[in-house]
Amino acid sequence: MKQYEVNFDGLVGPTHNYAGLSFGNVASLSNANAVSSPKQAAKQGLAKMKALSDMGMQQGVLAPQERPDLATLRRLGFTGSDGAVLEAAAKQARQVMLACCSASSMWTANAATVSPSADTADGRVHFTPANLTNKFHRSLEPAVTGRILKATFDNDKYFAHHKHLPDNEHFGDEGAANHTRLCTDYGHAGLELFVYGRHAFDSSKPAPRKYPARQTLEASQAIARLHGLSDEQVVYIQQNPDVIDQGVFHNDVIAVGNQNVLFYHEQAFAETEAKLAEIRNKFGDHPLHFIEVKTSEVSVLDAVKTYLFNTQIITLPSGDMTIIAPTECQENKAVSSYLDALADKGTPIKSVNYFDVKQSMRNGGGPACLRLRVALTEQELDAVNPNTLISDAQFDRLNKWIDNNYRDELTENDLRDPLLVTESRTALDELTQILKLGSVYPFQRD
Ligand SMILES: N=C(N)NCCC[C@H](NC(=O)CCC(=O)O)C(=O)O
Repeated sequence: MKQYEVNFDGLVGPTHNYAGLSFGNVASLSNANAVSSPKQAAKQGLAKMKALSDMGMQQGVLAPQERPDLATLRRLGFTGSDGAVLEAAAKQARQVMLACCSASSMWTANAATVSPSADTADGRVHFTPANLTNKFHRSLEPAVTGRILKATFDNDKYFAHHKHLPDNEHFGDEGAANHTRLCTDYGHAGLELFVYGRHAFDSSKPAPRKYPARQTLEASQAIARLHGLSDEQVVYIQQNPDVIDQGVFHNDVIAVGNQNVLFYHEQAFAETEAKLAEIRNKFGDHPLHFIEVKTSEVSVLDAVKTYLFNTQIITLPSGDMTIIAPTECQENKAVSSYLDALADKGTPIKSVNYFDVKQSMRNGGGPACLRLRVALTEQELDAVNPNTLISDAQFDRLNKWIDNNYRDELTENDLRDPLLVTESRTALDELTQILKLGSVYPFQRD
């Protein structure tokens, strides 16, 4: 039977903006209040989806969330018409208002953790939306994310959907950004690596001092239990607290895996040698490639600036692997020299493809942040909502939809404009029809 790893990329929403909301994420803070281009952002993301589909990959799309989040603003005590709520929030509580406007659902690596059917006790694909508790603006995402995932993977026989973990920092969960899976073939049982930043219930253990560790060990363990993973198929690895303090707010900013390749920076993990030995041991007697990048080759600072590790490593239909990298990697001397040499190092990675996703990069989201990986068998792929898969026709529809509905520019002032609310509701309502998702948004259900 055929098996695939399908990338489900987040479509950038019509109110994409830069608000400096993510303490610990250097790009987010340094671009606070820059003018954004929602249209360009959505087109950059869609172009990447189309390019992967043209490479012969199965490619999916996940709908964005509605922002401003008026339901949350009302829950926080702002009343009156939509315009009055936005006006009052902008005047009285600017930071709260900005948090309720974040378009951060575009980074679907943080949408959920996914375990393929080959790994789980009941033989279904398991999904747990991430609670994203560390950042208020992101903690607004999981309920609607859960609905979008259910509408995309809508078949109980093949797909199991869990509720997000309790909304508390003890169970802070950032989804697939802190999870990667090694395997021989996508359809064979794999080894799931959960990378956490701190122990929530044991303060004697190391933790970062400057920036927050968003993912806890206890959250990762809960996900493994929910998904029915056996201990032999799981490795828990602590992220090096020092790199979190240098701006590595998710593990996917410093490491990425695909099939039998783990590509990581020398400083990525705590107890690296012991953990690599555990991986080798649990992976079994199959070829396994650890590609370690030394600090002398690329510094942590350059890795954070260029997102060398927030690249997608994908296996092409030919069986060769290629790296999908942001153009920022090409523009940095150390990183581009490293990538130029990588294809000749005798690993499964044979080429590099660069993509311009600058609108996303300015908020600290690279190519890998923009996608949620879902390994599926052919039968499972047939059970996915077909309208969420990128075909030439669906690409054209989405491209036109962006042209018709997105603004070229957005500033902070625009976010309080009630016209923008009407515009984006019209757009999202149309999108749910294009993707046949049903009523996933609060404004469609109240
Ligand atoms: N590494 C992965 N997988 N995802 C990147 C997420 C970036 C996101 N940025 C933001 O939420 C910034 C929003 C703003 O500042 O406007 C975050 O920090 O959670």
